[in-house]
Amino acid sequence: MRVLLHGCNGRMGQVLTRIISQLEDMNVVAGVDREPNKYNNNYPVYDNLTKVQEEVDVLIDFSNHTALDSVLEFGLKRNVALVICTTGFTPEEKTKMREASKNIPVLNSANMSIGINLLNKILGQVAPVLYGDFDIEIIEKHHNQKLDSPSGTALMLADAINASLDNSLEYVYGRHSKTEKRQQNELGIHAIRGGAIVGEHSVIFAGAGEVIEINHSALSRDVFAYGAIRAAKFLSGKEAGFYTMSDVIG
Ligand SMILES: NC(=O)C1=CN([C@@H]2O[C@H](COP(=O)(O)OP(=O)(O)OC[C@H]3O[C@@H](n4cnc5c(N)ncnc54)[C@H](OP(=O)(O)O)[C@@H]3O)[C@@H](O)[C@H]2O)C=CC1
Ligand SMILES: O=C(O)C1=N[C@H](C(=O)O)C[C@H](O)C1
Repeated sequence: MRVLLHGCNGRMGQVLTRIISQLEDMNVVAGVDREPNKYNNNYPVYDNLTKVQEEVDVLIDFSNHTALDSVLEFGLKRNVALVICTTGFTPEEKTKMREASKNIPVLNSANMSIGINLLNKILGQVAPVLYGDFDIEIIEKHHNQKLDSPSGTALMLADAINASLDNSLEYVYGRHSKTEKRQQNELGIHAIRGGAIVGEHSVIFAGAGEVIEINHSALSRDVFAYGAIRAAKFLSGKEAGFYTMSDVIG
C-alpha cells in the first residue's frame, strides 16, 4: 500500500515514518510538510500537496486543521482514501469532511488508539445508567506543545456521553469565574498542559457515596501510529463514505 504522509515532519509524522519503514506491505511514497528539507527522510517531501507526483493509495494526515481544504482537494482530485487524524476542526470543517466522503472514503478519528475507541463505546452504555445520581467530568492531560484545547479526544468522549443522554448535556470548559454551583446537566471538560505527557484522559462519575473514574493513558505515540496504519488498511477497497475508528475495531 502506497502512503502519503501529510505532516510528515511532525511528532506523529516521524513516528509513522519509523514504523511504516519496518512494514513489508506498506510504503511511504511521499510526504508533505511546511519545511521539506527538515529531515533526511527516505521519501521525497514536498511543501504543497499539489506538487506530489507519486501514485498514492492512501493519505494519512497528522498536521493542522487549517490544511483540511488542501487535503480534501487532493483526495477528491486523485481519488485517494483519507485517514484524517488531525484534531481541532471547526464544525464547518467537519461538514466539509462529510461532503467529501460522498465521493471518496474518509476515516476521521480524534484518537487512533484501540483503548480510547473501546472506552468511547463503553461510555454510551455506562452514562445513561449513572446519569442523575452521578456528575460527569472529563480531564485530559497533554504535552506543552499541543495547540488545541480541549483535546479532540475529550470532545469525542463528551459527544459519546452526550449522545447516549439525548444530547441533553451542557459542556462547561473549566470553571474560571463561575459563581454558581454545578448544575446536573453540566459536563465539565478540563485541559492540563505540561512537559512531555503523550495523552491521558479520565472520565469521572462522581456520586454522593462513590466515585467511578475511567482512565486511559497513551504510553507512547506508537499506539496512534498503529491505529492509523490499521485504519489505512481498513479503507483499502472501501466504497466512498465516512468512517471512524469504531468501524475499524468493530
Ligand atoms: N488522532 C490521533 O490519534 C492523534 C491526533 N493527533 C493530532 O495530530 C495533529 C498533529 O500532531 P503532532 O504530530 O503532535 O503535531 P506536530 O506539530 O508535531 O506536527 C504537525 C506537522 O504538520 C505541519 N503542518 C502544519 N500546518 C501544515 C500545513 N498547512 N500543511 C502541511 N503541514 C503542516 C507542522 O509544521 P510546523 O511545525 O511548521 O507547524 C508539523 O510538522 C494534531 O492536531 C494532534 O492533535 C496527534 C496524536 C494522535
Ligand atoms: O496532540 C496530541 O498529542 C494528541 N492529540 C489527540 C487529541 O487531541 O485528542 C489525541 C492524543 O491524545 C494526542
